[in-house]
Amino acid sequence: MKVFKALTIAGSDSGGGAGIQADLKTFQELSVYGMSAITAVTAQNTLGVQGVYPLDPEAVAGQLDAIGTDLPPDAVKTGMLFSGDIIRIVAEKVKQYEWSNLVVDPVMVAKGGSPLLQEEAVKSMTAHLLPLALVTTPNLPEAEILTGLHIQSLKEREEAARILHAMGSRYVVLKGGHDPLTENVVDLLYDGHEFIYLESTRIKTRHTHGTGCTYSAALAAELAKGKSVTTAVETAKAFIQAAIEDGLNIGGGHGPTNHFAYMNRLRRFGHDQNDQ
Ligand SMILES: Nc1ncnc2c1ncn2[C@@H]1O[C@H](COP(=O)(O)OP(=O)(O)O)[C@@H](O)[C@H]1O
Ligand SMILES: Cc1ncc(COP(=O)(O)OP(=O)(O)O)c(N)n1
Repeated sequence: MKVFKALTIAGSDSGGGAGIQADLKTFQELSVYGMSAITAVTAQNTLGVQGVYPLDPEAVAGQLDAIGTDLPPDAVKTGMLFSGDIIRIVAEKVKQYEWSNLVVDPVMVAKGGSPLLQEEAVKSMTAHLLPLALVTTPNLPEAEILTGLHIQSLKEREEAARILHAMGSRYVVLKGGHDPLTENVVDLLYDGHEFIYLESTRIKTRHTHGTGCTYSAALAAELAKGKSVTTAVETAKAFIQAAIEDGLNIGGGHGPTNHFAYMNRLRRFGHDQNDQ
């Protein structure tokens, strides 16, 4: 049996809802062997981020070499990268090891407002990493910063997706979770030719910690299994929808999404089918 492997290059969330921890849980749920290269350690829980401790770029390079020389991943995703120096090292290693199934989640700010990327690193992201991406998955505020557009209408979302595609990402998923005005959540997938809208019911909950990380990890896991980008995006959307619907009311603040939910439902559905 082939073992599909995915690598996350991201920050650690001590609370377990976002970052490396969310990614590895998602990989595991989707039957993909998970590997990690940690860029920064955060002291974080459902109430917010209490501390950020970046790693030396050399430590990131060392982890990527350890993986690149022995455990070639079938897909790679990036999350919190923190600095321009780390971004440049990651881009260098992605090229050196020819990792082509790259999902770039351009993480910038945690939901509570804590910065997870230095302001001056945005330029490195567009110059060095986006051109290597198979898919990039910005939320609306991230897309505004990357493109310089003020995004309100669907037309402006399409324009932002066009710009991000022109920056080098072969596919763009513009996530719509941050649009408070729409009743449904609308994500936009662009492949350079057509726009595909993925719409789902907006779940009214405050337990959404780690939605973006979980979504991009599910996407990377499906790509690792050889799925097309469109199919992987559809599965990632179903995965995050279930994870938010069954969000975990733990801690005193924004609880994490439920990484068990999607597979639990599939297992339950399979079980019911067999019983009939
Ligand atoms: N309240 C919600 N109900 C349903 N889906 C949501 C909700 N919030 C976010 N999502 C979905 O979760 C994913 C992450 O979205 P978003 O919140 O925009 O990104 P991020 O977590 O990076 O800020 C997207 O697929 C989005 O559609
Ligand atoms: C270590 C770490 N990485 C990324 C994030 C941001 O994750 P996201 O999925 O966007 O979730 P929220 O911050 O919106 O809860 C993070 N918080 N920590």
